[in-house]
Amino acid sequence: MKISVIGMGAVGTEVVGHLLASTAASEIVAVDRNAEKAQAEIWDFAHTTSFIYAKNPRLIAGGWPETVNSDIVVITAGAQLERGQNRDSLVEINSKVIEDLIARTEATSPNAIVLMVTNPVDVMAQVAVAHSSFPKERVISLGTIVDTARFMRIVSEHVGIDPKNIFGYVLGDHSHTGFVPWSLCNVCGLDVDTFCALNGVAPIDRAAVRQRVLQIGLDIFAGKGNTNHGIAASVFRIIRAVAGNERSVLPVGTLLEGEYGVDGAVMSVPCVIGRRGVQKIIACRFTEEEQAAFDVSHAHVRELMALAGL
Ligand SMILES: NC(=O)c1ccc[n+]([C@@H]2O[C@H](COP(=O)([O-])OP(=O)(O)OC[C@H]3O[C@@H](n4cnc5c(N)ncnc54)[C@H](O)[C@@H]3O)[C@@H](O)[C@H]2O)c1
Repeated sequence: MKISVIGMGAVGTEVVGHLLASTAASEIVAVDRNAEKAQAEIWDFAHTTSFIYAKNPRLIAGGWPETVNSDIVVITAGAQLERGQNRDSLVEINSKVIEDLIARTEATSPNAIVLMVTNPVDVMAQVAVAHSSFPKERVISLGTIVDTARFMRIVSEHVGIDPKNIFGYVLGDHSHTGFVPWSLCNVCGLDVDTFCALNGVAPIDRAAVRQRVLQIGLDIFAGKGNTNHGIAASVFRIIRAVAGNERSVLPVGTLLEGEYGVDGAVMSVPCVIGRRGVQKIIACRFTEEEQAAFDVSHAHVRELMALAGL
């Protein structure tokens, strides 16, 4: 697979690191408006391939021409937060960046699957769909997948079990309005409260877990000026699902057209991911409380859409 990563900052470089250590990519192209930085990263990565298990992918630092006919284009380019800003404050500046980048992506790799990372990520994915002829199935917002990874980890620490055995999601949008549909979550097949009661584990404080999930990204940012490991692993998870045509269910942002009562907004819901991108949107039944939380998230997405002129 040919995979291009646009933006060789904290997130983009970490994505390339994951790709190198996997068998998914036969060709990796790094693009940044700072061409020297992209070249330096690619040289540096090239010097890992003698020692890690890798398929010896072609490693290229270049411009848009080098990305031609990519199977996957990961967009991480754009303005990053300054301390004290929140993701929403990037909407106007990054909308313009994404309009430009999606036009270039369409011109070079019209058959690609586009993974949108740039924040505010759900609305940026919608900008990409609105300003291109990519079918919505092939523009995937990273959405709440990283929040979900945080959720799985936080619950796993509470119950003392590998996060891969925690089932559940954060849904809605990747912001302070993301929510946990607890009725869909389980540990080893048991709902979380039953698991705790039967296994001598203190009950979970649901509100505190959600708060921690939403806050931890801000705390990471406060500590080091970016967040990159969790999100890059999330990008890699989606690439694996696409490359292997896994049909795995992942919570990612996709343009809803009637699903969940939403028409014309990108929101994160459980999606089947395979070689064609979002191959199906899974229908779930929310409780009344979960539906209300979803509606709050939807209202937030609409506010950002207005700022993006959508
Ligand atoms: N969706 C998520 O969960 C999530 C998580 C972390 C970061 N992000 C977002 O991802 C984006 C990147 O984050 P980062 O920490 O890597 O930022 P960064 O500042 O380290 O890197 C951004 C890179 O993009 C490049 N760039 C900017 N405009 C460009 C353009 N037009 N063409 C090519 N390259 C361009 C810059 O030169 C820089 O190297 C930000 O918008 C950030 O908010 C999203």
